[in-house]
Amino acid sequence: MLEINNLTIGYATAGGVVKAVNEVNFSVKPGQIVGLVGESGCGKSTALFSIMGLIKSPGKIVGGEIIYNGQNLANNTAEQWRNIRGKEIAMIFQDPMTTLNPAYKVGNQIREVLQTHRVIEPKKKGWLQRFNLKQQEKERVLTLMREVGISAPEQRYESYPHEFSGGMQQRILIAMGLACNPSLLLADEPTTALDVTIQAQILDLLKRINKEHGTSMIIVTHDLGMAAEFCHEVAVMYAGQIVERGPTDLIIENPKHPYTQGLLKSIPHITNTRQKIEPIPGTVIDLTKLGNECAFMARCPHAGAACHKHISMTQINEEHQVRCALYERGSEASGLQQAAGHL
Ligand SMILES: Nc1ncnc2c1ncn2[C@@H]1O[C@H](COP(=O)(O)OP(=O)(O)OP(=O)(O)O)[C@@H](O)[C@H]1O
Ligand code: NI
Repeated sequence: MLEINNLTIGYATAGGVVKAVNEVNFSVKPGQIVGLVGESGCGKSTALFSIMGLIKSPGKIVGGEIIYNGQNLANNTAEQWRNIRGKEIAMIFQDPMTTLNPAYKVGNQIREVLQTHRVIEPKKKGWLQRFNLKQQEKERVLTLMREVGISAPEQRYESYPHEFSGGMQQRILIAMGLACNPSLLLADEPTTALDVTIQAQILDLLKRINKEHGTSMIIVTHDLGMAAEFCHEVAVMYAGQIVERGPTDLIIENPKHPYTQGLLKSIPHITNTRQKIEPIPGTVIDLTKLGNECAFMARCPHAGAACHKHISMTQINEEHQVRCALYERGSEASGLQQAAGHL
């Protein structure tokens, strides 16, 4: 349903154009949950926002395609975006309070999404029809509120955002996201601002929506452990590039890229509780200094001569791909691979 081909997004800065997203390829099949995972500044949000047409200046799509149901969204006009955004593709943001308007009742905020996209069409234009329309919309909002687990929705309809807890506010956002029955739901760190038990409840809710409605999802997170539990497929991003992607169980059980291996070692609870937590040394490379070579080199325990050139994606098997010199065939890296032994 969604295919991202060679997508490149640049930000014009004083130091030149920064490629926040650099020749990214991935796809989402109907009903699939895909995770975009990586440390802060890797370009996850930029990649996600482009699928909603929300890249703002100084950012710009400089290459590639976003194919949604056969149509390239990268060339969309503002009007074409308005028809898709919220209706076909919806998004849940990290911090509910930046999305919700504190001055409006939450019921009306959800109803507004229905009105924007005329989900319920008025048949004739009289006061009675308008009254009926309002009633129908309210019914739909109450159904949505029930669906996302808000009890006593008739009363909560009249409440203001600050009267809700963080977890409940996130549920309201999910209800707004679902209002038009989108086929693709995007979520940027949807649980980062919540405490652990609430996090699990929100993820359960999203999982249930995925199962019951077949809604495809892309979830952005820095937490590989969360992605492992939640996503069917994972794409690991580093410095604007996807460095590894594949079905979640393959990525978790047999990670190939030293960066993915590093991320896994920093979350021992999903593999082995007795293992020591080892954070990846160093920080993400300054994107203005990014050259042609492997961006992870400076932090990589296996870095060698073969890493000083452009590295392309290597197919480990049909579903599993990695961008690392250790696995490139026909290069001097095969010696490196032997040296790395255990990989
Ligand atoms: N408005 C901007 N102007 C210039 N550069 C930007 C801007 N927004 C993002 N960038 C650049 O794009 C890079 C990727 O940013 P992005 O927000 O997509 O990363 P992220 O992986 O979502 O990180 P985080 O986990 O912190 O949200 C940043 O490191 C920064 O260099
Ligand atoms: Ni982000």
